[in-house]
Amino acid sequence: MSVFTVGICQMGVIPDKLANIEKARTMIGDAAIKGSRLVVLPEMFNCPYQSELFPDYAESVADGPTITMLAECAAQNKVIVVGGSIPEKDEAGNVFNTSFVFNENGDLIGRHRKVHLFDVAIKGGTVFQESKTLAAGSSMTVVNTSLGTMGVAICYDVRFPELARAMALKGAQVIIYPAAFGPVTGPAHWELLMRARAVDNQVYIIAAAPALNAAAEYKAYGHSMIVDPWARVLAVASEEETVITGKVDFRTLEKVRDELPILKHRKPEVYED
Ligand SMILES: O=C(O)CCC(=O)C(=O)O
Repeated sequence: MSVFTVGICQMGVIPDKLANIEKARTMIGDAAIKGSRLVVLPEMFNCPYQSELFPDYAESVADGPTITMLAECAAQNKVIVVGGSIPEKDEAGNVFNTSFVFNENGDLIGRHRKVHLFDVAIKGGTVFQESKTLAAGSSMTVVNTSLGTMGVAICYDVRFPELARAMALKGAQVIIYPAAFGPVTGPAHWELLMRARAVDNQVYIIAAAPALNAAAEYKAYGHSMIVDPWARVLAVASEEETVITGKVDFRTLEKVRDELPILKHRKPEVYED
């Protein structure tokens, strides 16, 4: 499909997993009513963004209420759902920051486990250590869907242009980043990074953030954003809870790639060892 609407659910996350699941269900429905064929949720949408909480909120693919809700919503609304991310537990007890992707029939068609864990200590700013409780994923995620080819990566993964480039070279036309930037790096880098990944790779970027919850320990920056392959911001939220939508049009992608053929002009033999 060359033209379709994408919806981002910029939802507020609270310390109540079942309430977060129900909020996501409602907002996916709202996005569908607005005409979205692809609906994206934020990073850790069922759990406050706090390392020590991830294991408690984690669930497994086999019997998770969040995963069940995502599959049901996709099928009921006939939309593709990129389920932001949630803490996912594997059989060995490892917990990952994982995004699950469902097609319009409610079938699981993709899964991305965050590759680059957010372990940073910014003086006077954000200190976070995901690796205290999370294990890292070890593969790239590019999913073929009825709407096109989509790359999925999570938040801090956006800071690694190699990953986005690799997804684009694998055919991604849209790169989806469920994310949760904070009050320090959000204003400094959020828009810059999203537009940079779009212009580097001539893809659509869908960046889905949680709404700001003033009571939360980690203050989300919000500003969910849809960017086109020319790096134009097609839609952007502020900090509040909202559903934003925008149009993905692959004719724009083809035009940009034809007129400015950077992907064809690459010289990998110069950059690779
Ligand atoms: O890269 C950043 O500045 C924010 C990253 C982040 O919050 C995350 O990976 O969850």
